[in-house]
Amino acid sequence: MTNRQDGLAQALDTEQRTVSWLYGLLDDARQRAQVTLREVYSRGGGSLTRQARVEREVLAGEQSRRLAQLNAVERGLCFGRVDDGAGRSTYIGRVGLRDQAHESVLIDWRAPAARPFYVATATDPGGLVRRRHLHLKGRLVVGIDDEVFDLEGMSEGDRGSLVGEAALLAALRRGRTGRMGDVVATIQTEQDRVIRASLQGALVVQGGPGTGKTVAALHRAAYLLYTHRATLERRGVLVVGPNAMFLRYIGQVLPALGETQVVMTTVGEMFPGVVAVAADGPAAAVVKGDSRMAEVVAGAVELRQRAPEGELVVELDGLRLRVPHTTCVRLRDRARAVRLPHNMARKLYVTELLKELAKAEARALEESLHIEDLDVDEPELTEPLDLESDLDELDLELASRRLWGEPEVRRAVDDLWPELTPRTLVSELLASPEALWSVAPPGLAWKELVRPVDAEWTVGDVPLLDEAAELLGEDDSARRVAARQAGEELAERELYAWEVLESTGVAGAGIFDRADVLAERHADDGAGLTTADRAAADRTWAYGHVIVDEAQELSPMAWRMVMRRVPAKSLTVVGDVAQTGSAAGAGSWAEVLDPFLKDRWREERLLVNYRTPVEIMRVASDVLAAYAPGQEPPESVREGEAEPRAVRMPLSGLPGLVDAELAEIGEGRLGVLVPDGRHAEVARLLPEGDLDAPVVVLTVGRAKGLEFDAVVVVDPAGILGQSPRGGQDLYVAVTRATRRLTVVHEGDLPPVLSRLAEKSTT
Ligand SMILES: Nc1ncnc2c1ncn2[C@@H]1O[C@H](COP(=O)(O)OP(=O)(O)OP(=O)(O)O)[C@@H](O)[C@H]1O
Repeated sequence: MTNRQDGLAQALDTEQRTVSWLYGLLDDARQRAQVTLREVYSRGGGSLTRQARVEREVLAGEQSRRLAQLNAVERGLCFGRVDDGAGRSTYIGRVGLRDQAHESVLIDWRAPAARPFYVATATDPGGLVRRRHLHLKGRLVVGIDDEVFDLEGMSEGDRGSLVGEAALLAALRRGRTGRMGDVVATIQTEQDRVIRASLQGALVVQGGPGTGKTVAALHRAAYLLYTHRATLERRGVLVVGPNAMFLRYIGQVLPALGETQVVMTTVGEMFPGVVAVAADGPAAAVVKGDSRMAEVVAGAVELRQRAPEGELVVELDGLRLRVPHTTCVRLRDRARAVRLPHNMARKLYVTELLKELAKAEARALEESLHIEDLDVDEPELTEPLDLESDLDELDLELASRRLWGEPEVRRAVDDLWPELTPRTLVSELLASPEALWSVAPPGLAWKELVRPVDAEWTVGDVPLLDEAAELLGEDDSARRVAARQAGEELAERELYAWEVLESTGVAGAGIFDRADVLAERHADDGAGLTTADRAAADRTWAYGHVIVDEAQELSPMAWRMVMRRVPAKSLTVVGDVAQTGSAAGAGSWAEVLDPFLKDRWREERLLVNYRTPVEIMRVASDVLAAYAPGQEPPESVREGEAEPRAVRMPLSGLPGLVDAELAEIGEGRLGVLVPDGRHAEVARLLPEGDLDAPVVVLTVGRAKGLEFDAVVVVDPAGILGQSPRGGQDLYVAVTRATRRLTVVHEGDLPPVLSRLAEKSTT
């Protein structure tokens, strides 16, 4: 055996002993949590006092969370070790563990003590002499790799045990599974800066394709929940992604990090009750996403607060109730002036109008009873009647109530100031050229918006629905009364909760050290519902932090909606303005964020591409230079196994080509990326597949944020021509591959891909 092999064998042996011991501690911790949980649940149910029940719930909640977390960290429990100059070693893992003497023996990757593992560099080692990555298969240590910062600072024995190849490259070389995995073991320094940035304020993470923006943002969510548990458990964290497929692609990262309490959604699902997936054409998308649409929606609401052309006339039981035009206008203006949402202001309007109708009724009655019409001789009946001025407040109220029961009156009121839902308002607005014409500000191409009243909801409609909901409001007076009562109960529960925290000694131990958090969890109405459940169902929920991925795709109107969800403006905005595909998306971050945040946002840039090999990135850079000349492509860390190529052939040849590519990548995944208009045609030629299948056919929009071992881009000219941002779409398409890229074309290859022409096969 050579010295080097000797050193490796010894190092593996040493690390195996440590790792086995750590797994032993993990098993012990699990067992303790299980025993406690069983014990807690076996305590008598109905016979317990209220305090004992709350206490039981506290402990059960703590233990089941702990158990879920301990179960989530089985794979790759410990992945790193750092040695300092004083001979101390610290092990880093997915979770923190203590030994029997309560000494911390495994540091949670999110804890401040783990930071040196991620930030040490050769030029700035921060006191470390070595960083070691451990590769585990199950519970076995199968590999080690070392980065030495100070060879002189290491002992003779340690020097002999230096081993390994770069951990990052090993991680990157693994075949894709169709799902994103976590990267706790190999987070890079520039990503670590993003992950551990302060919770306050808005952070923009700008970076080219494959720079780890998504993965860093998800690790940031886990880090923030660990570091600010009390605030974020209570208010929740929201992740907004571009589409459902993307959410499925990233869906396993946070659970693998032990976090399950994050709400994930798309713009199309942010209005409860609507799931919009359809997209508008580019022209309609631009208009719908324009921030001036806020004025259009506001105008549409005002249009529904009418005064009649002349006087208001309601026929009731043979009487004509007349309210003068000027009175109608005055009532409408007064109701508008209170600046309440439409449906709430309606109450005021209805009250006032009913009083006017009651007076009108008195006048009509008086006219109908006019003495001249009566054939009587009684002198007191010849006195002129003045029913209207005889009405006092009580009479008016009683008369109003009676009139409100009359269908004719209700119809008249509904015509002038109807109760509206966001869906009715928006669908009727978009179906009415007259309404659009009258409320659109000059220069807005409103004609692009016109469509049938029963058209399917598009993603671009959702911010309009949200805007409408803000302006219409719900009549929530009943809910507010209930909330006031609930508030009183909550105060009572908080008192209990404090007593419980004190008596159980849990106070100060983390998540349950806030009586209000605890009390809220045990509110009778929300029992069993987590913050995430409640937040996801509530349009007006204010999140503690919001992460927006592929954020360049959001329109100004979509940003208005997102900003409403996070009043504290604690945001992570992740994206690449060079990849904007939506016609209504962002050209620059300042353009979309300044209106909400002025200059109160900061930007971190990620510059290294961990996905796309150098050879493919050269092709992508040509596309970028042509269509987004101001943008720098990121630098690739990997080399590809094959030169990217172009193949001229009819589409009927695709199945053969796909089979050949699949044979090249073995266990990996292949993505066939097509122009929007050719999806059905290509999908028919190939086996149907979802993310986990070996082959999936996707439009470029759907492939955003995803990656595959091999990518076949079909009809690049079609992709370029499909929208004003077709160039960006092609850039996205060619940067999805981790290993192999083939471009299939029937006609001429677009000049921007001329680099491939030399290798073109016909
Ligand atoms: N530190 C890392 N260690 C291991 N793998 C990494 C690391 N950083 C990124 N990767 C991998 O690189 C790939 C690209 O990452 P990610 O999808 O987060 O990039 P992105 O910047 O969001 O790309 P895009 O803009 O194309 O959506 C993923 O497979 C991710 O797991």
